[in-house]
Amino acid sequence: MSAAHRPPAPLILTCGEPAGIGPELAPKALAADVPFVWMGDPRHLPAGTHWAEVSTPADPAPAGALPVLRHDFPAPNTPGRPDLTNAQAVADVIARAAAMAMAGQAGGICTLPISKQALKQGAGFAFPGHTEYLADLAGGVDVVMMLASTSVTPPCRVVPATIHIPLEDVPRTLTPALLERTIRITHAGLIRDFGIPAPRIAVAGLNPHAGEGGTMGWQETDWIAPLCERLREQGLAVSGPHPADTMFHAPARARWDAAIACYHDQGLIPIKTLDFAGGVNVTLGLPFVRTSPDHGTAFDIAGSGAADPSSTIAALRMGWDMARKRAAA
Ligand SMILES: NC(=O)c1ccc[n+]([C@@H]2O[C@H](COP(=O)([O-])OP(=O)(O)OC[C@H]3O[C@@H](n4cnc5c(N)ncnc54)[C@H](O)[C@@H]3O)[C@@H](O)[C@H]2O)c1
Ligand SMILES: N[C@H](C(=O)O)[C@H](O)COP(=O)(O)O
Repeated sequence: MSAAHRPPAPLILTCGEPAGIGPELAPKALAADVPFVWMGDPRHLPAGTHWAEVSTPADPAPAGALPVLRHDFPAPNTPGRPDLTNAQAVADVIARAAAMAMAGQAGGICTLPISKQALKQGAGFAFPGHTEYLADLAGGVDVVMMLASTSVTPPCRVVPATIHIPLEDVPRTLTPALLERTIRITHAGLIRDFGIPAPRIAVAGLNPHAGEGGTMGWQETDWIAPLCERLREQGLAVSGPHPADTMFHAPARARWDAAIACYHDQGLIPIKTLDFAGGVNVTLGLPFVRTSPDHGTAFDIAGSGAADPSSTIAALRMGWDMARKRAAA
């Protein structure tokens, strides 16, 4: 079988914060019915979990068992109460999985939620989250964070140009270079990983009513609209800047394949409102596939068994689909 048609190696599902809902999502994720192994400390799995240790993602595991790539942690987990002595191991699991994906030992990674606060306090984690950490692990590549729906029509795929920064920093961080880079990485990702040959990209204005012709903010008239026009002249199907509050209802969504938001909540509120259970976080621009559920550690319900696995299942299925596309390319 030629390399072009060899299926990718299974995905690695990283354990995330052991005190969050990750450990109870891991066995539930088997319902995704795609090849993956869970990387973490089996002591953190719910009692009664049917698991089997494997040495590599490609190793077979007994039917119905959660394949475990073991990674020992210093401390057991108490649902809802992160133990900061485990923080470094949380980060190490992500790095180990990324290295295996870059080496071709895994078809990609799907990351269960981390607590950014616990990582920062417990391990001096220097990154806002997985997105920036994985970009650094991949050699400092430019990436974007996309939240993509899987169960609404028309789909909702949103990429915020600025991510985990205080709102007051958004206007000075949102530069023409950053917005153009975000648009181009998104455009390439829609082609490569979503199989959309001619992506349509809608850009949200920063200000209410997209600046109302310059009477409610200057960025749109000063540089966002000229940037969109220049990219259109270069052949990219880029529209906007649009008033953000009328971009996300169904008829509006039908006019684009991805929406570029100016800041985190401008984009994540609509997608998580429309499809919280089916939303998937995708990092575009990495040399390997990375998806993640669209939620966090849910400390308020951790350990209760109430965690909905739908987003993790959607993330694993999307990651596997992307891995197969890349293997066949
Ligand atoms: N990709 C990630 O690793 C990621 C994503 C978002 C937030 N976080 C982190 O998670 C922590 C908590 O963040 P938050 O409270 O803002 O968001 P959250 O998503 O953890 O929780 C928000 C609300 O949604 C509920 N919820 C979340 N996932 C659920 C699920 N699968 N099933 C049922 N209910 C669910 C929670 O119970 C809570 O009421 C923070 O440290 C944050 O940084 C991590
Ligand atoms: N901003 C995302 C969300 O709210 O779902 C999430 O925090 C992304 O974090 P990572 O970079 O750790 O995937």
